[in-house]
Amino acid sequence: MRTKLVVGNWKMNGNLDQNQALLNAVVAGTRELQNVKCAVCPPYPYLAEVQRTLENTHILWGAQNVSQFDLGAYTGEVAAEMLLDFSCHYVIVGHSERRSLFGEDNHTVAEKFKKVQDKGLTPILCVGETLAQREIGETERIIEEQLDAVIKLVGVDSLVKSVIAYEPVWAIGTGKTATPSQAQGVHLFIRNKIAKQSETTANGIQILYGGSVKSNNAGELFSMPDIDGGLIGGASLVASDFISICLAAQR
Ligand SMILES: O=C(CO)COP(=O)(O)O
Repeated sequence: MRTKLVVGNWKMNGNLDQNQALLNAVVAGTRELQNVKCAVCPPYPYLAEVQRTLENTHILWGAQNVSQFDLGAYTGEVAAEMLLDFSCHYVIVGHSERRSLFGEDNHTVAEKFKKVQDKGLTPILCVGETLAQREIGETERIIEEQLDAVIKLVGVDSLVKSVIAYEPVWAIGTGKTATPSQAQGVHLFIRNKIAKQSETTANGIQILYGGSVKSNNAGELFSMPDIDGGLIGGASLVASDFISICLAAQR
């Protein structure tokens, strides 16, 4: 049985005071959780605060992005090695906002994935199609290309030390959640695709769903056989919502 995982992607939100209140509430509200892992990914400047607050708790943390380069002359970038100083566990790579707004292509995302793994951190690889791509029946092809770029660089067996997040672009921040069966269909496609190369990896890998997950739809999504939890945007900024979503993963 795969453990469920719920990760909050705070995106570019928060400040020291708000973060502290949110983290304290989430720690208290999820204390009784069993067999569910929870994590938060704050913006870089708050990693020290998050580390200080969450060390010695049951909640893990990570970063939202990383450089594809090692330490050096790359103004504005953050290397995977630096994230080790903050005891990060996870690093999100290839979020659709990075792909569409910051020009990250499949190859760059694969390089980032590799850098994260090389430092012993766990990448959360985001994949997903746009509405236009879904409407012309390209969902599987797009996701296959996104996965293949990574598999080509690191090999299929390395995926077992990663998490995949299926985030249909049309569902992110729109309030339009994929139906549980739409999401399940794509999750199964991803798992079957990996299984063709490695059954063990396919059975072990956690595949999260992301895109307008809220407290009122999380339970149904997480009950699908190939949905192993969620990557939560907006609702991860509201303590009571994020706690409810984490609790929904337990059922
Ligand atoms: O992009 C997401 C998480 O990475 C999803 O965001 P929302 O939950 O706000 O739709």
